[in-house]
Amino acid sequence: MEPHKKINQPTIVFIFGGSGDLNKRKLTPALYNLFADGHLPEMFLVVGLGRTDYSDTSFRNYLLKNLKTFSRRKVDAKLWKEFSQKIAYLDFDANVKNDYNKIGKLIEATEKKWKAAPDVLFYMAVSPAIVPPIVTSLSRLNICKQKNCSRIVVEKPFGHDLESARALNKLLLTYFDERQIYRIDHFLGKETVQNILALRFANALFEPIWNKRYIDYVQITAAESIGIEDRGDYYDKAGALRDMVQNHIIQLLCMIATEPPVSFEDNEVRNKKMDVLNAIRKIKKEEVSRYAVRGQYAGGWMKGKKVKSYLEEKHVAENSSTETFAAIKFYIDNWRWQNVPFYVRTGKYLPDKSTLIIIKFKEAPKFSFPAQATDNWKANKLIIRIQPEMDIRITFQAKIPGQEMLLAPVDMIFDYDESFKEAQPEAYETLLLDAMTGDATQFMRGDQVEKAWEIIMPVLDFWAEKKATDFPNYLPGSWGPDQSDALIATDGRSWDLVIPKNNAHADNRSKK
Ligand SMILES: NC(=O)C1=CN([C@@H]2O[C@H](COP(=O)(O)OP(=O)(O)OC[C@H]3O[C@@H](n4cnc5c(N)ncnc54)[C@H](OP(=O)(O)O)[C@@H]3O)[C@@H](O)[C@H]2O)C=CC1
Ligand SMILES: O=C1O[C@H](COP(=O)(O)O)[C@@H](O)[C@H](O)[C@H]1O
Repeated sequence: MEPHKKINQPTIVFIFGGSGDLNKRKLTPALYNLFADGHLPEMFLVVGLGRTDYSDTSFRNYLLKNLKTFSRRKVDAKLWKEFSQKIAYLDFDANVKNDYNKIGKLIEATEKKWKAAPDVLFYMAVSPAIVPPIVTSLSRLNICKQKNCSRIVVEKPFGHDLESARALNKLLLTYFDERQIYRIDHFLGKETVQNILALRFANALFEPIWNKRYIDYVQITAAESIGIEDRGDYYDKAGALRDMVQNHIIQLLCMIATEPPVSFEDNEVRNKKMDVLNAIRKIKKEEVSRYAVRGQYAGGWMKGKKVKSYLEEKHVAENSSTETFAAIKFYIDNWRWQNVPFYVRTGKYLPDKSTLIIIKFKEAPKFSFPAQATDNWKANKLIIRIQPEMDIRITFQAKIPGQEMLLAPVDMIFDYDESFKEAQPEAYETLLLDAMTGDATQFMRGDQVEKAWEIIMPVLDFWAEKKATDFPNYLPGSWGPDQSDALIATDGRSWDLVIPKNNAHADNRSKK
């Protein structure tokens, strides 16, 4: 059967940074799986670009080796042989003007061979610093704004701060129209994230209680059990706030907080998210310590393995003040969310890889049961587990079977694997297909990216000026620095326990 989304138009994808980590781990596996599922057109070419010395053949071999590790489906030799014929490599240095002519020539030759003008997708899988020179030089090829057939995908982080993001937007808009620009945030391609829209807007059940009258708080956790690995060069200039909060976490917050869109037309969805971003309360620089906490990991033990401190990692500056943990309390000043705190946190070397959103409801107005009914009275929670576990659960009180009215918290669970047999595409598959078919709904518009920077700039500025004096301040395998608990404890609350892998209830159940 033909897949629902099938590209028919001949297409060339240029991956700048073809020799890099993102391509080998995410982009090529995504394209291979799209090919295997029949989404790609017969006339399709993917071209990796970089300075590393590869021939087409050695590049294909390098990708195949990695594909075996990173593809969600087992690599099929026959399928790979067919797909690999659609892969090429261009020796390319972004700083060498003549190298851009190779791109023009390749497009011309391919057009001749296919006897059809291809759509062209430029994918910027390179560090933000070399995106501007590439874009400027590409514009000379006369295939950007002048032709509707070209699109550009720009990876995160989009710029380094508000100023550079504005400059990058301005530059991109000089050579491309907004509808040709795809600012990617791979969290928006995750099944569980896209499902938040279905949960909220395909069901009448939740909407009446999805507001300040019934919701006590929202918590978003994006915990990682790995350190920065070999990414010190990038990470030390970024830190957790730029790496995870400015983009992924703020996008998750928008999904939870947005008003219902009238349609799923790209600008309608993005306008609604923009309304949320506009309503996020500005954190003043002098208030940063009340709203934000930073941490950096010390050396120690992680799951029985000795690990280095952040400061001992490769390419990290001496006495670096870069944060590997960040927690922030946001408020959204609108009718729906007035005074409902959104607590968010992210960090490296936390106990588990776990991204989840907890919506805690207010307690029932009156506890009518006898006092001995439970010592574990808990308000309802809606828990959306994004990854690696993928489920949605509602916790509520139930009567323990027996002659007495005794209560215990239980879960009602929707588990993806139990409910659906369909294979789950990786986020990059979904987003690459969207970009190739011209659907920008799950990509960020220029104003959204700038607004997200505006929201975190006071925190970034304050942290840059006021060097951390207590770093390192958390141990690998812990939930970050003590100040993170204090941030939420001042409101009389605590971080909810993350549900362990065996799906058992994280709270202590009490049965009298
Ligand atoms: N890796 C990941 O999982 C993720 C990455 N990203 C983003 O993707 C982007 C790329 O990241 P990643 O792949 O990890 O980075 P890498 O450092 O692994 O790759 C960088 C790439 O840029 C190329 N490059 C660098 N300088 C030049 C130049 N002067 N001319 C031509 N090519 C050049 C390198 O090729 P060569 O050395 O051969 O020239 C290499 O292919 C970043 O913006 C990152 O934030 C986003 C989400 C996840
Ligand atoms: O963008 C990034 O995301 C990853 C986490 O993504 P996930 O899909 O594996 O949860 C993070 O490790 C990385 O530092 C960051 O750049």
